[in-house]
Amino acid sequence: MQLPVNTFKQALAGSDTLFGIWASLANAYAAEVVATTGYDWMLVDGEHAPNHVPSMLTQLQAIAPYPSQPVVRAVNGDATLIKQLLDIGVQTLMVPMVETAEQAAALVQATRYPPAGIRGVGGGLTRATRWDSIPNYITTAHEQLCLIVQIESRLGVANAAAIAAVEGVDAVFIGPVDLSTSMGYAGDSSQPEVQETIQRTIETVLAQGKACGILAPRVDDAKRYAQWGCKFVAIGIDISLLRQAATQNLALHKGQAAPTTSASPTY
Ligand SMILES: O=C(O)C(=O)C[C@H](O)[C@@H](O)CO
Repeated sequence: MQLPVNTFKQALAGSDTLFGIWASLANAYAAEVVATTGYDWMLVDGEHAPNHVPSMLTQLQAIAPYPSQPVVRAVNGDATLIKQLLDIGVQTLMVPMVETAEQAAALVQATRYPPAGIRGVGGGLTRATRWDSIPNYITTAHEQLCLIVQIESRLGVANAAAIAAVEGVDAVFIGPVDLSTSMGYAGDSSQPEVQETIQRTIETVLAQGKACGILAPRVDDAKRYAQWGCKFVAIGIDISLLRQAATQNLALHKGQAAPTTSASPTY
């Protein structure tokens, strides 16, 4: 068979905003339900959701029949973890907390086979090669890989141009919750200083010819970030949506107003 085409990577070059959803329930059945709803991409979260490599594998398998494209977030940039994630067939990888160009370059290295990088060869053992049924996997795999680095700290913002310029980095994803926390605002990304920083960082990334993404469950935020140039926007989090719907349903049946705290979650 042929190497699967990474349609998320392709779409980053298009003109449409790509709407995504955080898949945080860490469960293949839940991921498949979300995959049927039509989001352009789904973030299988290995950073904050209780996931490990086998659970992320089953979610990739559950999402595979649907057009929604999986983006897998690693807990960190460890090269051995990245090797395992690529071996289970991850083609779009997001790594949190990238703060320097050196870190970004090391991540690129971890995704490339020698001589371009340090990725070890799993060959016929791996889903990535469809158990050795994909010809020339070693020499072509990188063409369908999409590496997204997260910028979500003051230091990362200061180095945004250098990080985005690294060859092999396909896109930058701004983490507004961590960024605002790093700036002293405890998760409140609506603060003017944070907003100004987000806008400047988007412009910096775009100036390097790279795509930019962000998390924005609030409609107004999502629209503004798209206007500022964000190409892929996560507009919901499955856990928050589930909790919100359950809360509203209970309030409806009890004849109470739904609590406003979860009606428009920031994260
Ligand atoms: O900093 C952010 O924003 C993110 O990276 C997203 C969060 O990690 C996500 O878990 C939402 O709570």
